[in-house]
Amino acid sequence: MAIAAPGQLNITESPSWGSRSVDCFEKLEQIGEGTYGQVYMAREILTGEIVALKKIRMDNEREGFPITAIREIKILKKLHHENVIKLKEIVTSPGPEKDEQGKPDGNKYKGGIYMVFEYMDHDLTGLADRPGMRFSVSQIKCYMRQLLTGLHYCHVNQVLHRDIKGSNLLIDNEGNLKLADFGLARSFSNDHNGNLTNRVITLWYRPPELLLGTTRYGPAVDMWSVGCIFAELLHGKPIFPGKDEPEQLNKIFELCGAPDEVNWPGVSKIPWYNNFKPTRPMKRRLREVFRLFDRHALELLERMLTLDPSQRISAKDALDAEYFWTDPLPCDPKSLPKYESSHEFQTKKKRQQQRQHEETAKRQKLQHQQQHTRLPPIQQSGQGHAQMRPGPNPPMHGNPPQVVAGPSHHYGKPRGPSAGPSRYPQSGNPSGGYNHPNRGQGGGNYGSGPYPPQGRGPPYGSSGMPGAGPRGGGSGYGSGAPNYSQGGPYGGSGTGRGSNMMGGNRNQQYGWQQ
Ligand SMILES: Nc1ncnc2c1ncn2[C@@H]1O[C@H](COP(=O)(O)OP(=O)(O)OP(=O)(O)O)[C@@H](O)[C@H]1O
Repeated sequence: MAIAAPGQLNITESPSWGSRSVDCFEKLEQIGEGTYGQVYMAREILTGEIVALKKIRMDNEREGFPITAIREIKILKKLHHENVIKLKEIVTSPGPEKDEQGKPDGNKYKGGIYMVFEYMDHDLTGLADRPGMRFSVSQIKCYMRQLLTGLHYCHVNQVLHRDIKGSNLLIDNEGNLKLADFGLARSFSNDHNGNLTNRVITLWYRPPELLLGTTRYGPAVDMWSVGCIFAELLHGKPIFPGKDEPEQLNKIFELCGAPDEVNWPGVSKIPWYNNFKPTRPMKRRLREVFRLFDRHALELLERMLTLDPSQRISAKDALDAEYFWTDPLPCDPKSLPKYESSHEFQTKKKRQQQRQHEETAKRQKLQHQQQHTRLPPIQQSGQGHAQMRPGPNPPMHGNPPQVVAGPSHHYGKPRGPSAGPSRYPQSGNPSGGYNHPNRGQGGGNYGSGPYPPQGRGPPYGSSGMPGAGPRGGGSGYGSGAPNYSQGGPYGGSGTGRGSNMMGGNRNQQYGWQQ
């Protein structure tokens, strides 16, 4: 890869990969903080085009350019589809890097490498987390169909994504959904799918075969994650929020039943099956728990959340499911409302700021009360007042405690605890039910189980939580009405099976050839 020399912007050059400097772009704001680097919204100086710059994190890389970035670049260079994020070019920063305060950062002598992507206004997690956000049925169908179309394209091109989750599904204000973050993706071959790592896919979206230790797997792993996303869209919150791998498996078994040789031939040969097979009978309860879902949605979900990967529905067959061909039909993406930009990073940051403001306000109120109760009667003459002043935040009698305003952001309404329950409830107690070496020792310490020490940071961190942040575990099926309303603002568009708003019949809809 050619690296731009110091001072060489190559601003007018038609971008050959890696030849241009990052200085061709003006960074506008940070929109993502991934395990492998920061993501910025930026403007190309020459054209004014808005893009996303993903900085490849090099600071922890003793062994040169990170393998995840190499994979992502290699795979994205060969994938071209309207439901897969477009990697436009690679740019470099040749000179010393500065951090946001203008100080040189620790990585300054290595130079920075950035991937330039088309910009997307939202990720699905950020969008779903907007206060008061509720997706209509035809909106869910529209997103699901795009997700499956993009994934079908990847699978036909022998690419497994291996990290399908809401924050990796990007959505623009035209209603287009694109698969992003191919850092864990890899090519597979239909005849040889052995010896892949089972330590992929963010825990809540990880299928049972990987949790049980298989190293021979294929596209069905992505389809499990799609099932989890689908149920989450309908239900309004994650359905398997496990806090570690054993709890994750247990949550899956509680809803989908325990695997055995009848429902999953060959399961007893999977490496860790004996360590995790349930000690009590566990029936499949999916239909009962989600009985309020529409019949076709439930049928499709059943086939996505099938324990045996060889019986799990493929992306292609899912696109043919009745669900997408019955009223209300998937809406035209362009008919969807436009929302202000919402990325998971920003919504999390905003919640954090809100919490900090509330704590500051509480502290100030407390301080104010203490000062009031300590005031000697003489204070009323003014003398006491002077004693109260030395601090930087004099109490404001008669006014509510001052809450420091946060940095500017896109959102109108602040969201705090009062704005309704979080989609991610606080951690509950893991319930048992599986046969684990540490079972009964208390404290949920599964460290000596078959899982090797975690090595790759947050998605696989010992917390087991997808991404950083305050997401807790705890199950919650059936609590509250499912986020599923028939009709809705975009639901009345049906023209009947066979000719939906996206145009074409069942076999014409994918827009690309194998
Ligand atoms: N092209 C884009 N347009 C807009 N936002 C983007 C784009 N690419 C990434 N983002 C934002 O940045 C976040 C992190 O990006 P990405 O998942 O590619 O990084 P990562 O380092 O691999 O993260 P993770 O640790 O979550 O896997 C996304 O969730 C999304 O909100």
